[in-house]
Amino acid sequence: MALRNTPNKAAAKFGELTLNSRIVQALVNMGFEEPTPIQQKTIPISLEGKDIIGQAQTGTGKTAAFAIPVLEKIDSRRNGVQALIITPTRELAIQVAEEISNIGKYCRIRALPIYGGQSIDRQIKALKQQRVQIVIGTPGRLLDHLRRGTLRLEQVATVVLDEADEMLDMGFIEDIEAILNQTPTTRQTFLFSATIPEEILRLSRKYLNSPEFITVSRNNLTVPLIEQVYYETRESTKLDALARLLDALDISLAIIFCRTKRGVDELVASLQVRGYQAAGLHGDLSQYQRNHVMRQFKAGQVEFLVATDVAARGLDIENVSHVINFDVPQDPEFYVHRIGRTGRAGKTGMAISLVSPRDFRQLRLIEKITKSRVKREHLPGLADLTERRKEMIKSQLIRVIEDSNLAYYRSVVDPLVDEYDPIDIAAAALKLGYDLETGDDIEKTESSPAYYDTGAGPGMVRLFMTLGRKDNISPGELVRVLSEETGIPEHMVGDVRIYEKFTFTEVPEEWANCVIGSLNKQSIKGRRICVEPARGRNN
Ligand SMILES: Nc1ncnc2c1ncn2[C@@H]1O[C@H](COP(=O)(O)OP(=O)(O)OP(=O)(O)O)[C@@H](O)[C@H]1O
Ligand SMILES: [Mg+2]
Repeated sequence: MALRNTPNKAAAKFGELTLNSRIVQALVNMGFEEPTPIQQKTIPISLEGKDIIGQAQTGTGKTAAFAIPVLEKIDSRRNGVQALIITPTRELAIQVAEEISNIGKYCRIRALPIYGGQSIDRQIKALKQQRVQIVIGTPGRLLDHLRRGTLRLEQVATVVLDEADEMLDMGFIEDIEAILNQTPTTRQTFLFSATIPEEILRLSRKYLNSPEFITVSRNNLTVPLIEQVYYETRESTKLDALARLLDALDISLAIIFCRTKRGVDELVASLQVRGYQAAGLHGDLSQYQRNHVMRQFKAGQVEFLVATDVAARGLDIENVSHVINFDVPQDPEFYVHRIGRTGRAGKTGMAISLVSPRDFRQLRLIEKITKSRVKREHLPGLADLTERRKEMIKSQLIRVIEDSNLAYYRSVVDPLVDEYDPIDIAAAALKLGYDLETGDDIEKTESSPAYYDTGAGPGMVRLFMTLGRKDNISPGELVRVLSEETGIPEHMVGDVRIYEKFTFTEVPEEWANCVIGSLNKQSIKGRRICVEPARGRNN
């Protein structure tokens, strides 16, 4: 790779690092104006050919810090795998491969992610046919290819362990050693992570050749842009506490972490029943489901990603405004990585932990290790939720006043002004609008669906259905869809009330039995139906 110049002023700082102009151009396209501190510190040293252990806070650009030197070293005219990047999870392998491809857009290189769960035959074909120069993979699948002889590493000049501490932790270390043993000893090796505890640091030196340890944030493991708070709850009321927070906070996208896969499944079901757009991510799902969920979450079609620690490391998803620890993590390092899914690349974010009495010791340990303070907050009460609802209506109103052509509606209210107070007129219009939308009187409606008055009589079972934000299905149509899909006669389906994000109706128990279970897992015309025995105020 030749051509070292700086195409324009914005790129000057990356240009000062004497990079290939094709790489600089790609960085400019990506909106990277100047290197972040970890990039600034590590890139020049890595270009000298040195091994590096790099530690910097979450969301501060470690990927590009290794991707740029990796790309600099690739000879695009030569076939064969020249660089190997190992990541702990499949989602991260895909993401790193994307970032490499973006930065290497003009370099005529081929990067391929290979990970478990995807057809191995397809990967074998791709490795054979596509003269792949950079492989990004998870340990298990990499080993699989090595054993089959479908991946050869003798030409590898650079190896990266992203999330180095995780990769060198007990679960992965044997696999990593087996993979490294098949690479030339002359290789250049990079280890990156936001957390590199002492013992991992000592251990890691075994795999590197006189490495430079470069650290940007040893003392403060968490990013100051992330506000860290906790709420006290009991195990038994955690779910209601969470629902209350989801209603009260201004969330764009949130990742909610649970300790176990089962916990994830249960929480997803409970949230969906309450009308939230939630989906789960954990290791027992098929790769197709995992990819599908990630796509939906990134596109904002799912607001809440409920996940195990499989989503804790490295994932970079725009607009994640909140990270919520539904279960406090066992390990302080995992806390750091989990909350680091928000507050990335200079944006602010909020990290929330739901803490039950038995979690307090763990919380204190987290504060000690991360050297940060997690502030106690009180759960919002009904008054707070009502207040928030008012704020939302106000901002919607302001938008309409500023953006819309109101001539027609003005002509409706104009004649009323002589006789009625304009504030009363406006309030009546609001009441009319909101009652139509929610099918209820807003003043009587509590914000958490968990407390809705179900009205379900004895022997009846409620049926919940979550709705997309812009789903304008009418009650009549909903009954028709339900009846068509489930075989329950239309006249057996009770009244339908449509709320902001969800709707419910009720059906006689004997009919519900034919849908319980099947519908929980199935979507009806793109909508998800959940069935739950009535449990509202009347029961
Ligand atoms: N120089 C830069 N200028 C602007 N944005 C950048 C720059 N470098 C990286 N970014 C962006 O910052 C975000 C975070 O980067 P990245 O995922 O590499 O963080 P990380 O340090 O690896 O975090 P983690 O520890 O969570 O893995 C990404 O969206 C990336 O595109
Ligand atoms: Mg990373």
